[in-house]
Amino acid sequence: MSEPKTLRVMVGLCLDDDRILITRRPDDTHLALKWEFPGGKPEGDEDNHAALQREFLEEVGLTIEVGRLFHEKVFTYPERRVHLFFYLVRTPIPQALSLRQVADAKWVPFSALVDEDFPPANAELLDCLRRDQPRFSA
Ligand SMILES: Nc1nc2c([nH]c(=O)n2[C@@H]2O[C@H](COP(=O)(O)OP(=O)(O)OP(=O)(O)O)[C@@H](O)[C@H]2O)c(=O)[nH]1
Repeated sequence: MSEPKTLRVMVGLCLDDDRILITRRPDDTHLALKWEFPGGKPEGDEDNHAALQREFLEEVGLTIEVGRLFHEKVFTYPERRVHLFFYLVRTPIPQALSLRQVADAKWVPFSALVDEDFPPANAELLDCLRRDQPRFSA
């Protein structure tokens, strides 16, 4: 059997002091209703940063600044394989959330991330976030 194609997915860890933004997947998709971090696949010839900036605008209505790559993970689900690129991001000025394409969104303290139901591909990242609460840096 041929190997599944690997989807490149840009994910933003949007930091606000000791809080981080999480979104909930719609109920009609892969991994329905799991909590995750905003992001998605690049379109056309978009680079990683442009894809992340577009996804944040589309999903939560935020204009973001993209910082350093914090973590990478390749993970194989039964139906697809993903290469996740987790970037640190922040909003340069305070902005209200405006939700589209997501079931819900909320800012949670780092200490409360353990209470949420994330996809299995995020487990290693969550360990890293617990060990080393990052601060935004470009
Ligand atoms: N944005 C985001 N995606 C994640 C995370 N963790 C994780 O496994 N993923 C996976 O990465 C993929 C992101 O794809 P996507 O959001 O662009 O696409 P989708 O599944 O909603 O729709 P699609 O059917 O068009 O692929 C999904 O398979 C999603 O489950 C995460 O923290 N954030």
